[in-house]
Amino acid sequence: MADLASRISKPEEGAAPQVDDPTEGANSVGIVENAYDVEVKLADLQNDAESPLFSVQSFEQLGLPKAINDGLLAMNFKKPSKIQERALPLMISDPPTNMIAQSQSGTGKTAAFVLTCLARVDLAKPQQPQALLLAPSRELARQIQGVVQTIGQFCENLIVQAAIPGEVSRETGVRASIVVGTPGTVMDLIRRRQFDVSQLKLLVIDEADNMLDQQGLGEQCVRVKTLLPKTIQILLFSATFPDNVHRFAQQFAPKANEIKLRHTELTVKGISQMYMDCPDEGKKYDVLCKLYGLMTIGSSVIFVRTRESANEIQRRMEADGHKVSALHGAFEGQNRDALLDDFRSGRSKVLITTNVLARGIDVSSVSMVINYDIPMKGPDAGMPDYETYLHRIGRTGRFGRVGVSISFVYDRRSYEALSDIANHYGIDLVQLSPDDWDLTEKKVQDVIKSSRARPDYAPNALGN
Ligand SMILES: Nc1ncnc2c1ncn2[C@@H]1O[C@H](COP(=O)(O)OP(=O)(O)OP(=O)(O)O)[C@@H](O)[C@H]1O
Repeated sequence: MADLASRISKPEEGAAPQVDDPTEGANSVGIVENAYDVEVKLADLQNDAESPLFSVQSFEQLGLPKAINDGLLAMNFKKPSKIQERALPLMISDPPTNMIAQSQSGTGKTAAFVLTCLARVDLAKPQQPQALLLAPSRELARQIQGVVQTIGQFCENLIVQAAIPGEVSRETGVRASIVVGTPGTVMDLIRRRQFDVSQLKLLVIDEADNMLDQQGLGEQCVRVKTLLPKTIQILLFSATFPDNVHRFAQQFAPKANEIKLRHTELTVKGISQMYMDCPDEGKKYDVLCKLYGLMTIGSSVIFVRTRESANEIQRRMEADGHKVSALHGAFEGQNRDALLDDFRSGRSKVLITTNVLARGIDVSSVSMVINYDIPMKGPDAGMPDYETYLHRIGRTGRFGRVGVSISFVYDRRSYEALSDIANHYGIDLVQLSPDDWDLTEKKVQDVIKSSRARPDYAPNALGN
């Protein structure tokens, strides 16, 4: 059995600075970013050869059309990240070749595939669907749609449409060059002949390991693919590709170029991973409330296992005088959109959610992620869910920022599950104790607060 105690370490001395929000104004579909971030330099990170944000080239050298480069400038993207620099030339070259690409959370995978879509669509046919992007949640599909619209803002005639529940009118159907959707809705639209897929050139699947997992969305994605042109270029992206799904991904996207990472390269070192030893399950709630002050230094996401517990914790915390919101799949679409927009803008700062938001969601102000329940999978939720752990904590520490994750353990089972996860990724977890609150606060604040004042930060290298 892995031993958490043996993996206890001191919090990192000082911590990394936050960067300016590079996506400011990026989300034109009703998404406003929080103004919490403070000014520091991304350049230091992007010049470190060991960082996943490093590149030798500029965007101009990647040979993209001018309108696209203008969009990148408007987003304030100065240099590509490693995944953008490595994957883009392979994806935009002719003849089109499939791609399976892995890169750590928050390292710019979205822009990598969005740029490819923009480079490939023929804007002389703006209403003809040419690129289809699939994502596992409505929130992620909307977010990607926002990124396409922002980077593509100077591409004349570009039309981008979301194929998510409630967004496509029955009368008009899909009329856009780039379509971003969830697999179930996309499948329905194709079946009802509201979505002409005959001229699609590109299929992108984000969070591909989750999307192709045969226990989950895999079947739907496979069915969608059977309806698409046989020559379509397929791009699969994720921060995680467990071996079994990876093998399936290779069948799904034959002869693909591949960019892969080792297990131990997967964690983002800007995220200080901690765990809280709670006395018992009942006390988890009290500990959570005590953390509230730290949660609101920036913004925070609390992950729980079920929708019911998300509702229940929100109810109790509000009754106890804390301002928190909850978002999960039981809510109606527009309500979900409004809740996430409030969180992005900083109108709400603490969001309780389920795995529905574990993947892909990019809110740069998130400085803390709490695993109220350790993510588990398999029959009877008996196995630690390594991938979900990584995606959940990856909601903080975006593109060179720092953040803290705190996982709650309270019994042998949760302790062992977290130990397994720590061993799987070779991570050292910092222990927090509810009995010494001053020390706990100091450990967390050392990361979140000092991070804003250290321009000389050298990034923690990945993959060495
Ligand atoms: N070249 C760049 N320069 C500056 N910022 C960038 C660059 N590329 C991407 N970003 C920003 O980095 C953040 C993270 O990017 P993105 O959401 O694409 O990460 P990701 O790799 O898809 O993460 P995840 O695995 O969590 O989905 C975004 O806010 C994005 O705007």
